[in-house]
Amino acid sequence: MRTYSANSFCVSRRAYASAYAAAADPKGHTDVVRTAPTHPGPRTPGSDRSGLPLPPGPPEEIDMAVMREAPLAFITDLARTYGDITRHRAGGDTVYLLNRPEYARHVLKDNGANYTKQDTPDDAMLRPLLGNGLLTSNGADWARQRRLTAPAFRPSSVRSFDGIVTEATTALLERWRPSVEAGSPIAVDDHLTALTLGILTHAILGADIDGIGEGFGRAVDAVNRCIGHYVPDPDPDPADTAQRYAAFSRARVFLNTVTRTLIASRRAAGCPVSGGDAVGGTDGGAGNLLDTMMSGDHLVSDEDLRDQVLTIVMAGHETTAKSLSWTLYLLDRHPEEAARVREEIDRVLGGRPPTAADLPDLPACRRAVQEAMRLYPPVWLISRRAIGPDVIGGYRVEPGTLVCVSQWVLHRHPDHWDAPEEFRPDRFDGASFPSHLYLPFGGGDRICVGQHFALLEAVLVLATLLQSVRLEVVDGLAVEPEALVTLRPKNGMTMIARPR
Ligand code: HEM
Repeated sequence: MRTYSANSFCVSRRAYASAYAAAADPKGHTDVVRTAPTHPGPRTPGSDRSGLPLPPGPPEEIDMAVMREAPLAFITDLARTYGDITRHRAGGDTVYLLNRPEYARHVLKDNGANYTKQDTPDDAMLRPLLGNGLLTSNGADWARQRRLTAPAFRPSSVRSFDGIVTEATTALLERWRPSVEAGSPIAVDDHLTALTLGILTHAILGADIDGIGEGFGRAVDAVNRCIGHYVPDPDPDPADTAQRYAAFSRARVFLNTVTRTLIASRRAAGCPVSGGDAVGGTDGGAGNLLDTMMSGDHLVSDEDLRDQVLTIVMAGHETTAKSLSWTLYLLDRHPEEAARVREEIDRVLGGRPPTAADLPDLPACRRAVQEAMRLYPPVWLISRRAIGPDVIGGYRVEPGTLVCVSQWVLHRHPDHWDAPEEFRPDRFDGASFPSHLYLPFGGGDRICVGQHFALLEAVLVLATLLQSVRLEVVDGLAVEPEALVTLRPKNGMTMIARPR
């Protein structure tokens, strides 16, 4: 099996043009952003009859293997060299990278109808595992699923998760106790991934998966190791590829089984199976999400439910765990910010567990998480395919073009941020940013449905942990980001937890 890069940037394997030709605007055009090119560069050969140029970019086909070695450096260099809209060829695809907030907004929001997730590399990567859930579906199918799920993720709904979050974090601290006493290292990144997985499944499904949480975490890891690994052609190490794929296949079976079991247990617990009032008939509480989906008229098959549940679980736990790992890392590297966070936690909570009601009083915690997601966005790249022709920044976009927006690039763009490489949580102190500049949760209609859940969870976990321990990165650990499905610490995040 050929595996693909875990992001939308690098590859495509489908012939898309004919598939989209039918969907293109019959008038042959769509809404456009009619602005002058900001970085026109030399006119690219290939300007068409309309006279509009193609964006600048490297003329040669990009070697996928080389790009995969350092994707973050590659996209950063592209932006630096060619400007705010760039074009290159890779893996048989034409790829645009948009590095201005207005362009991101155009594709994700204003002209979002002209851009689809279908046939993006993310689609090819995620669909075999997640089927046709909220993350992977498109058009009317997506809109129906979004209507169904959104109420359970409103800010007012997710507040009820607070007890689950703090109890699970307190239990984790308890498990850490021997390591804390011995001063021995803890694989914090792995533990946080298991923690957020347990919290999410418990909150969404009302199921306690403590017994299988570890296996679930390992399965997710196996999935990431396979789909996050680019295999050049010819494959230099077929045995390694075969092993990754076998692990992926086993993981997929495991994840499917667990998800089906959880659904079956909800059915057995008396959840209605059809005919209910899908959304309005519940109190909108997030704990009722699976019940809500199971009681709808339109999403009753086990396959549909499996897709949705697995989508939410997969989309929601690793991302949140990475945001926490990076926050803890940055706080360790910035003792003065860590001291502010600790002072706030002690003052506001006085030793008791935090609740959702405390969140407005924990701004330093929240800003630390927000700034960590700026510097290390767990989702570092978003991609779409152009359905019909378009114009962005004065440049022509042809149907089928793979259009990418990278949070990594936008969040560190020197034109838009003071000292972009520095950790300064105070940036989020009441400041407002240009629309679609700060995109940890994406933008437009397809903005992360779980964003309120994620922020609530991240702040409550952070406050609960730092109330009890100080976390220090072990000496000598090379901390560097690795851009796979999520932006993860390449060598893990091994830390020593010191008692406070
Ligand atoms: C820090 C944590 C999180 C980050 C950084 C994050 C980031 C994102 C981003 C960038 C997107 C948009 C992708 C695109 O436009 O292609 C997205 C979509 C999504 N996220 Fe999250 N997410 C997080 C947590 C969660 C949680 C906790 C859940 C569920 C409980 C969740 C569920 C989803 C789903 C279902 C979608 C697809 C939404 C749609 O297409 O309508 N995410 N997320």
